[in-house]
Amino acid sequence: MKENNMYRFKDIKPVISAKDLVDVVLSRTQRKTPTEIHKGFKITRIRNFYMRKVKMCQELFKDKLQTIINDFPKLDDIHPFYADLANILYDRDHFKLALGQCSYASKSVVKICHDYIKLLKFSSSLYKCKMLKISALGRMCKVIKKLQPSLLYLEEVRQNLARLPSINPHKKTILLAGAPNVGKSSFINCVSRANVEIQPYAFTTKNLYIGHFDLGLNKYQIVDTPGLLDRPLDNRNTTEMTTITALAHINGVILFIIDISETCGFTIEEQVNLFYSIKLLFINKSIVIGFNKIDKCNLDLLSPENKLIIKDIVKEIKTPLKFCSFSTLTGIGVEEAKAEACNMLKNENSSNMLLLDQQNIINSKIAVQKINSDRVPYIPQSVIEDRIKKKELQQQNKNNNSGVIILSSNSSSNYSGSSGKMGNGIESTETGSTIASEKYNDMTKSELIRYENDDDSSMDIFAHTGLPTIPIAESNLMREVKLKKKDKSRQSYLSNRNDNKILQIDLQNQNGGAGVYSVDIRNHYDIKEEYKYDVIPEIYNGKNIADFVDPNIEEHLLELLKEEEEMLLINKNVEIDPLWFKLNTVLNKMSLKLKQLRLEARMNTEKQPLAYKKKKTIEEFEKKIDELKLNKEKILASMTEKARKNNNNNNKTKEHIKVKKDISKKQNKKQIKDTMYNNPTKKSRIFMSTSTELQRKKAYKLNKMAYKKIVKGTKGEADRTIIAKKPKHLFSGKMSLGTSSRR
Ligand SMILES: Nc1nc2c(ncn2[C@@H]2O[C@H](COP(=O)(O)OP(=O)(O)OP(=O)(O)O)[C@@H](O)[C@H]2O)c(=O)[nH]1
Ligand SMILES: [Mg+2]
Repeated sequence: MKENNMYRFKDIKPVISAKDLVDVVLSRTQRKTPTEIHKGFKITRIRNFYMRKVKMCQELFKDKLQTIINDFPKLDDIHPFYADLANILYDRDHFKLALGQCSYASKSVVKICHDYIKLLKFSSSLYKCKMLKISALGRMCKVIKKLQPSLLYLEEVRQNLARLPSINPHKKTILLAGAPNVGKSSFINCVSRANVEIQPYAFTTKNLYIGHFDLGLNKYQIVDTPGLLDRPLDNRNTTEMTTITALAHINGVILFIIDISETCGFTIEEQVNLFYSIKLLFINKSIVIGFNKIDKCNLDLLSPENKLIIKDIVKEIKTPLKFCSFSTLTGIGVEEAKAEACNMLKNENSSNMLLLDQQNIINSKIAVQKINSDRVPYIPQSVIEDRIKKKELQQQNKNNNSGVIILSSNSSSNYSGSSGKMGNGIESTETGSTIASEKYNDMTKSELIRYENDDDSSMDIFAHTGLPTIPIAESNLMREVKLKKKDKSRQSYLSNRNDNKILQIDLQNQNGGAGVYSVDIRNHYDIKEEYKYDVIPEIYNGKNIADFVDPNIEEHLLELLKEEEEMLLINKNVEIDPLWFKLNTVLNKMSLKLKQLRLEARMNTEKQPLAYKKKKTIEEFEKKIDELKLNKEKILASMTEKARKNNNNNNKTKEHIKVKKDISKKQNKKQIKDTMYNNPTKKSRIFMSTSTELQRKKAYKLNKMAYKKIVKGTKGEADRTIIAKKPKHLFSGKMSLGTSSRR
């Protein structure tokens, strides 16, 4: 049976922690994908190698999460008894959230894989592929690690579900109920092979327990429940709620046990009251009331009050009811009670029970919607009163208008009757329009709204043409038609009005037209006149900004400055450090200069083209001097002086030139081809820092190594390399016998 499969809570696979899940998946991807790759391989091969790894990891994660989601029961699909029980024990929302997070994680893992495979397709080197793979797996693992709390919770739920009794709600069932310590567990132990704990104190049983027995050819199940106290539903604890769910959802006979000896700690009256308080759960169910512990107290020995209370039960309860008495300690009457309960069960049609079950499932699903449909919108009293007032106003206006319309109808009848009286047709249309405009003018604001609503009602005709719902395109069309109608009526009103009413459109035309004039909305605020133009407070971080604004701050500042000046005048002897004044002036100058420079820089945004000096020949130079009629000798003398000065400045370069000459002399035979070696500055530096030829060569080599260009994507220092896998003794070299204790 399909339903039976659903209740195999014991078959749910254990949920491992996030860390274990990551370890399992990563090691499996390592095992299931190839491990050898070299940078010499084709790039497509390298890409496929890493893409396969990412995909494998994603599939494994997805599989693992999917099994978790599939294993756990869906609370909406299982029997309402289990759904409610799960809600009470593990909180329905929490459970759903945890499963939802699992499914979200699996989706995000898929997305990550998708993204990284896209990137891997375009990566250009082994190194890049490798890094992408690492980051993809890392991100997936991070998503899974975030799931840790949900996975822990689900594991707890799984363990709890596995411990639940496998009650078949469709089987013939006897449900034991009653106050704590009355002997429910003793009864189940007597009639079945169940081994439920029995103790002389209340609330020994904290879970549902199930027992099975055969009677005749039929098989029955009997359910032991935790004891109930007579208190409202809201105050009941989880153990009590498990009993309530069992009584509410499992169909069968209810065996309500009453301890007539009252040794359980509850009087007969209290126990009967408890029975009445939960009688709603017994609708459509047969009830057997069993009086236990008759070995301690006989039924005949009960006080008349208690007898009366027991008799009243028959009057109160209208469902099939039977009484029996027994003692689970001595075993007297237990078999009879069992047989009685089974008989009651037999009478009930089993197919009916199944139907009831299905009905239960359907009802539980419909119930949510029922609540929604019955919900009435909350309208405040003041609004209702306002509406009534408006309606009355509308009624009054209607009455007034109806008088006008009657008149107009008369006039139109006159017109139709005798054309000579009314003159031409144009006049008649004018009268009609004026009446219409009057009607429009008389309308108050509320009426205008109604007018618009009337349009709606006219459109409702479309809505009730037999179609239950209007498609979106159709509704849009209707909206357009509605707007056009509104616009037409507005324009006709504006063109035909004769009154002196000043409308917003008039004000707009007077004050600059649309876009310039803005409507005074505040005038229409539904508050007292005095408050309408108040400043609306600006709130920032929960505080009114106005509280922190001082409107007279400038005045206060001026006052402070005045005070300072006065103080200075009074205390003339106050000595101010003269250095302070000096510093102040310098700083001011600096800031001004900086500002000026910045401005200039801003002005010269375009770079000026570089002008190079042209080399002139001596003849040209002399020509120029002649043209300008300058003293030739003087100029030449100054030039020589300048040259001398330049020579003095370039003393250092002279040394360099000397060294260059030396190098060229010594290395005439061996020309170095490298461009870098031909660099004279580097050469000279190396030459000066070294003394021998050997040192020089080494220095050149090191220099070359240091300036070597690094090609991206190739093997670098960061790459892990295992150069040679050799055991330690192979590296150790030869050794004589007995010299080492290593082995
Ligand atoms: N004298 C007498 N004692 C009984 C009888 N049946 C049960 N008891 C005693 O009543 C006590 C409670 O019995 P349980 O079977 O644990 O009662 P319970 O209704 O399961 O109690 P909870 O699980 O706490 O709700 C035990 O000490 C039993 O020995 C009976 O017929 N006669
Ligand atoms: Mg018990």
